[in-house]
Amino acid sequence: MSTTVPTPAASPAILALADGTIFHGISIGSDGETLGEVVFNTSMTGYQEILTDPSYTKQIVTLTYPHVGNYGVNPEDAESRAVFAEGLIIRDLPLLYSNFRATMSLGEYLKQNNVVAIADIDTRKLTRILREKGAQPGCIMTGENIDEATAIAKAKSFGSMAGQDLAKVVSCEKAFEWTTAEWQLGVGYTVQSNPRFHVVAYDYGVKFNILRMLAERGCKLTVVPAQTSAADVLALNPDGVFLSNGPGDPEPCDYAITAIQTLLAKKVPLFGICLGHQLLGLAAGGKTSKMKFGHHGANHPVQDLDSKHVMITSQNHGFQVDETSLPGNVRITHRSLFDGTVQGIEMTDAPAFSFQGHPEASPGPHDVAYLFDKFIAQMAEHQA
Ligand SMILES: NC(=O)CC[C@H](N)C(=O)O
Repeated sequence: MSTTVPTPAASPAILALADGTIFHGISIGSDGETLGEVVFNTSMTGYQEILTDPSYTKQIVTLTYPHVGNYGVNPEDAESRAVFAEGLIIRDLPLLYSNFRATMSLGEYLKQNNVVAIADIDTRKLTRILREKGAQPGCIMTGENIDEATAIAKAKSFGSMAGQDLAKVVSCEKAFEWTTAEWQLGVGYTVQSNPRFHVVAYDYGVKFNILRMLAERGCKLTVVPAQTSAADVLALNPDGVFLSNGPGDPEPCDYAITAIQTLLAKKVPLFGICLGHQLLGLAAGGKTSKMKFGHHGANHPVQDLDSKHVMITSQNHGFQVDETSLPGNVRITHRSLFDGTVQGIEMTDAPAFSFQGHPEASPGPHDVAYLFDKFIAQMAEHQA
């Protein structure tokens, strides 16, 4: 399908950073203003998965790839129930979109989901500022009410992501079952009807593709709210527990850290991704810290320190597990080849491991999918 997108007269928009920088562009989403920490993502595709990744709560994303929207959006590629990114900043929104799965343009999707977004700005300059000074708060303002001084003042008022417990804010309200497996060309999403394992997945802001990849590998999932106690999880008699990705700072999530400590002591097989990885590190007695501008993209090289394989990975994090803080029963299994930071850990005295990047991709390469198989193997061993 190829569709010409109607082009109403572009309304002006600005992006103001807390350091006082102003960018002038056009509004491509809904009218109004938005506020958040501005981060850059280097993925060349996957804007819909990025917008719907709950880990972007309170963050405005700028994509370094210049043409965004070429293949439109579709109802199948959402990674959660809603758009969570606080705003979108791009160089160029194409006039046409073309893809056999597309049902609407990116611009229409942004408007439908009340996302304030700006295009026609120099995203390369913006990214250089974020690289040099670090991720910083920004404010997008559109339409009649644009006022540069107010936008800068609002950006400055945002504060920091450090100290913000957002996992419990975005988590589901009630537990639910999940059986949807992976997508197949010509078929769509498949269903896991013959599960071998029961996994309880903590929803700190989980991306659907994690649940789909676990279902594909023989799991029936019970997704539970972030603040569910370890006792309630154990009462469900799981073969393994999954710790999801999610927004904000891991350190204030004391409810999660306490629950994970109990699950570690009970030797329940545990697998954590991103925020889940950071929470496992904290539960083990380590520390986490905020990075300068984090890792956000689908092209980050990471090494598996056991096999020595180098994988191209999907990433989206602004905090990290501090290597020197880790106690002796935590082994480092993966490392970023961009900056040497910890990308994976494993407990030596419990069946628990975690990865900082995104083995589920969506968007990005599937080089790290073998970690889902490792979790399955751990649960099979535990069952035996
Ligand atoms: N994708 C995630 O789970 C991100 C984890 C955490 N919010 C961070 O920014 O580091």
